[in-house]
Amino acid sequence: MVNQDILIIWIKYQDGKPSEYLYSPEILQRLDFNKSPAIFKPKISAAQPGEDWMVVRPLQRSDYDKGFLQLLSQLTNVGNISRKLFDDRFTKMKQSGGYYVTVIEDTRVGKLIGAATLTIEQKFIHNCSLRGRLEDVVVNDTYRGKQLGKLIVVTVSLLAQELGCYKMSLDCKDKLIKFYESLGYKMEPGNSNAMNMRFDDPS
Ligand SMILES: CC(=O)SCCNC(=O)CCNC(=O)[C@H](O)C(C)(C)COP(=O)(O)OP(=O)(O)OC[C@H]1O[C@@H](n2cnc3c(N)ncnc32)[C@H](O)[C@@H]1OP(=O)(O)O
Repeated sequence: MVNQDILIIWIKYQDGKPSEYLYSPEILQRLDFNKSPAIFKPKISAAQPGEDWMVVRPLQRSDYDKGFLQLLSQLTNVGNISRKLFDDRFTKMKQSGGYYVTVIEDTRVGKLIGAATLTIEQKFIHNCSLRGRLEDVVVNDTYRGKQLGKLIVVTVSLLAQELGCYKMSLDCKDKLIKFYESLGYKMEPGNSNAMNMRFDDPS
């Protein structure tokens, strides 16, 4: 049995129980980080994140107990989400397909330390193409500055390519433009405006 097979068995059966993933983890093992313009020093990838206590994987239903929502609260307001609400949303995302919430876990402490989401939009244009969107990127503040932001963004960007998207888009604050440019995203002349219409809180 080769190392990659052992890793796949480990991520399927952590703690002796089969774990439920939002999407199949195998696809992350075959992403080719040489396709990304991002520079990693030292070299790391989703399959080999550089530390034996770190794993890059799809979100699991059990991540409610691994600080997923607390991690997201370092990005924006999350609200008070019960286990039932989390479970229902996980089920709906899984059923509808197109949601690739991807996380980094510190397995020493059983906590999530990074996350990013790829959502895939089905189009009629461009011969019924697929378009990816990068959403909800966050790294736990005590782990920042160690390439994990780059690692999680490059992972979901390569995932979009692997799944056949013709492009991947994101919205970000001005101060993060350089960060995303270093990972291959471009401000396109005449086509880089983000506009929003805000509605009253529906709840
Ligand atoms: C599409 C979206 O979701 S946009 C929302 C992005 N998320 C947030 O703003 C949440 C709060 N911020 C974070 O979680 C983190 O700061 C992240 C995800 C932006 C970056 O995570 P990190 O693990 O610190 O990034 P990483 O160590 O890979 O840094 C990569 C490079 O970007 C630069 N960088 C990282 N964060 C920032 C920042 N806030 N402003 C400017 N540059 C930054 C680093 O200096 C580094 O540069 P280098 O490669 O030249 O050394």
